[in-house]
Amino acid sequence: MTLTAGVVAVQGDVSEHAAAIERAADAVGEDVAIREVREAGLVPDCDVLALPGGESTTISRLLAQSGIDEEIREHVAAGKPVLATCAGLIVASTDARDDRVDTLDVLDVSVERNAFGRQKDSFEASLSVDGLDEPYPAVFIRAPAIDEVDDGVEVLATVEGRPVAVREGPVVGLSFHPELTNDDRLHRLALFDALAAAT
Ligand SMILES: NC(=O)CC[C@H](N)C(=O)O
Repeated sequence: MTLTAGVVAVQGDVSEHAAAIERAADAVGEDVAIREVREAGLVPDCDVLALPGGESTTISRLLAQSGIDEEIREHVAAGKPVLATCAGLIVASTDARDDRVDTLDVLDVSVERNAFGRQKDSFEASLSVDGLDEPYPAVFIRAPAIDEVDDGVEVLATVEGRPVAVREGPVVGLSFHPELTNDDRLHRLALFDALAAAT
């Protein structure tokens, strides 16, 4: 079957996610059609969504204005996967502790924006991630930390004791940027989730 992957493209590092999905699709041998989602009407055709990093205040405003926000909620309610990274994680959460972010409430965590301190605004960590055999090279850029995690949320990885990768049902939230390395294992997992949800 051909999967349709949507990259939410209102703002942020969209082309990097699209390229990572392409690499992951090649690696797992699946046909994947990639759609950049800038307006309402496309999400219902998508089997899997990437919600990229960027600026969470801007992304959330544009999603609300366009009506894409409601479509993402329906996508999750239908059990279809979302890979939400960095600002995407902030937008997906239930509480960003910032009135300027209108959260999607599809991932039951609260987050702290820019949580890892000025001197560490950007850093790379070799991360043990549940579900991956080898450590993952994780790139953090003004990254959020995850503070409170609801019972239904599984913590997949931590830095300094703070969760940086979580899963709740079909939604995976990452504080870091898997699209900025050549390691496409996390995008592959999203495609496997999409295949499982579609069959
Ligand atoms: N690289 C990123 O996506 C950073 C997220 C940004 N600090 C925000 O709060 O929106």
